[in-house]
Amino acid sequence: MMGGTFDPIHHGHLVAASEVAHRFGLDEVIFVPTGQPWQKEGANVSPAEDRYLMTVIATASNPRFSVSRVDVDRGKKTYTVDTLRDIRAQHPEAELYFITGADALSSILSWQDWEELFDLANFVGVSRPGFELRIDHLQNYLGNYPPEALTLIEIPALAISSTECRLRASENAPVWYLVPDGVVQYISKRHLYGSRDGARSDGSVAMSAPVASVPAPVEPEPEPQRKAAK
Ligand SMILES: Nc1ncnc2c1ncn2[C@@H]1O[C@H](COP(=O)(O)OP(=O)(O)OP(=O)(O)O)[C@@H](O)[C@H]1O
Ligand SMILES: O=C(O)c1ccc[n+]([C@@H]2O[C@H](COP(=O)([O-])O)[C@@H](O)[C@H]2O)c1
Repeated sequence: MMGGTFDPIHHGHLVAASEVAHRFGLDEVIFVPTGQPWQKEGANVSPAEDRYLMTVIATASNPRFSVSRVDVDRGKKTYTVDTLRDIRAQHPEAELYFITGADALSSILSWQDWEELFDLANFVGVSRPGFELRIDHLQNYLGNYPPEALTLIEIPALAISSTECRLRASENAPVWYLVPDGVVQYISKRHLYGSRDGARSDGSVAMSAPVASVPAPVEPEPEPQRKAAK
């Protein structure tokens, strides 16, 4: 499974999930959008339903990808320890892997009840441009676990972040090819991140485009009467 705020989901997330599924021979990757990401409090996170729907849209075409509502529906701060318990209850026979990017992995010691996490799932840390994929901070602790408790892998590097996508949308810069096409259209339709209606994702001009801002034709100044040449 792969947890994230997915505000919005982008191709960096999808490549990470696809690559881990391939390398570990996983049957399914469950994307789990956060309900209330407590470490992003005050960061003006979009409504959980919008993030959930964007995740559904982005993953719909892949038969091995699915989306879980466990964190969205819990209605409390999202702790991965709860996510793992809920997914375990739904899939008692499955061997669970939790996918994290290098940045998320580096802050794992700040997560709620982090000591329990490695009993509930194997963790896969994936490379991410701009972040070091290191586990020095976990090394002592992981000595008690089998090697598969945490694996680090290099994946194709995509320097994309949700923060950058939100910024671009707010400036009406294109997010095409950074996020799946359906997510571009959803952002535009719901006016997420302050994106304007005038610059629609499908390239058409909205009827509500500010027609009044089209400059009125300027009347040409009357030519001054020329004096007849003597
Ligand atoms: N480009 C990427 N490559 C690899 N892993 C990524 C990438 N982007 C995000 N991840 C990982 O995906 C998970 C969910 O990330 P999240 O939804 O917070 O996206 P984000 O791009 O980091 O968002 P933000 O910029 O808002 O912090 C995290 O484990 C994160 O490390
Ligand atoms: O369990 C925690 O306390 C905890 C704290 C911060 C982040 N996480 C999880 O890490 C994943 C990535 O989170 P984020 O905030 O970077 O989108 C997501 O599944 C979060 O629920 C978990």
